[in-house]
Amino acid sequence: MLKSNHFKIFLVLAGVTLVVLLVLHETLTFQRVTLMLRDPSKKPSRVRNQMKLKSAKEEEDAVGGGVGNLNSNSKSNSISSDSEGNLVDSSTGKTEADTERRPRMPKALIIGFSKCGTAALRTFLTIHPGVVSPVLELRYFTLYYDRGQEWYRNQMPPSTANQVTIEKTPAYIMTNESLDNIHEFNPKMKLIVIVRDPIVRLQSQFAHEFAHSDSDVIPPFRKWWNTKSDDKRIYHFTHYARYIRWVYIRFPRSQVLVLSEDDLEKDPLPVLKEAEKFLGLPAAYSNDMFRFDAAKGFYCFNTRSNLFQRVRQLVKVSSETGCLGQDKGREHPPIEPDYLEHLREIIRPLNEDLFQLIGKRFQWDNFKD
Ligand SMILES: Nc1ncnc2c1ncn2[C@@H]1O[C@H](COP(=O)(O)OS(=O)(=O)O)[C@@H](OP(=O)(O)O)[C@H]1O
Repeated sequence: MLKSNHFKIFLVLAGVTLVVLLVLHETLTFQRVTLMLRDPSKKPSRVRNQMKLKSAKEEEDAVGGGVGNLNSNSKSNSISSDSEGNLVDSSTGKTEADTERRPRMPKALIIGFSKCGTAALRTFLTIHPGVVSPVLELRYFTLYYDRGQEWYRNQMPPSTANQVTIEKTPAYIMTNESLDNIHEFNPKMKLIVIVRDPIVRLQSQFAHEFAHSDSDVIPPFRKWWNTKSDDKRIYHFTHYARYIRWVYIRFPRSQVLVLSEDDLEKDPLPVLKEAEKFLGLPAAYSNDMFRFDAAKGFYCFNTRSNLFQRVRQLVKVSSETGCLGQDKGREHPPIEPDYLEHLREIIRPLNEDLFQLIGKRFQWDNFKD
């Protein structure tokens, strides 16, 4: 009798506890939902991630997105994930990774040569909507390789997967070590090399070295090369083939484009079109992007071109004239005729070596046949 009373009391207590627990659970759930509605940051992570993706997309739409934007009209239910977890818009087939604007590794490098128009080439290339490029020479493969790939990536301007990031550091071509580093980093890297009439390069180098010197301490051009150096230094600046050979040892020729500054200077468009094709970009360069500036003596951006507005922040040019700065296009020193002839004689075979190696000839003013 006593035992059955205890059992009844136990059953009643168990029932009451169950009811209390059920009521508590419902109340807590209701409070959480109310909180969520008031403060989105309290949402469970899955919901929060979807919101983050939405705001990233809104941000991309706001900045114009560039090539490969997710269709802004796409319904949320047309978005699913691919095998790597990237969002895929099934109506366009584009992934979140395609459209996300973030720093990406370069697919192409301008590796040389210094004083051969590398800045003009990089700058003009950047007006293509499919190209982004850091303003600074990063010297990653020569000086900062030990900083690691994440450091390098973080120096790049944001881009979508369809855009090509191009970095230029003219010193890359000058050492075997940096070419090895590039190859280790990406054996498929596209490499652009720009050369120049070698005698004009010597003049440009001279103007560069004395750019900030008082005129009374600047030596005559001929004396400078003869006293400061022997012919070895002249070879260093004029024997392009020696360095390009090192590139060909490591990379297939299809990945290497050799251009001439003299062509770029006379008319940038054909040179840019050649680079555009080499980089696998859709055709976008056109004559109306550039204009010859008589005061500067060089081609500059046409600041009225719509695409110039996009690159204003990505290039070092005057926003009024669209021209490169004063450190580009310096006055060159005169060369005495007999010294010019001496230089021609020692450099001509070096040019032949270059033309044989690359399989094309450039027409240079100092070496007209
Ligand atoms: N459009 C345009 N505007 C200005 N400058 C132009 C242009 N096209 C080619 N160049 C020539 O580029 C030469 C500088 O070459 P780099 O940019 O390779 O020099 S550097 O190595 O980065 O210092 C620079 O050499 P200097 O004339 O000796 O200054 C220019 O002659």
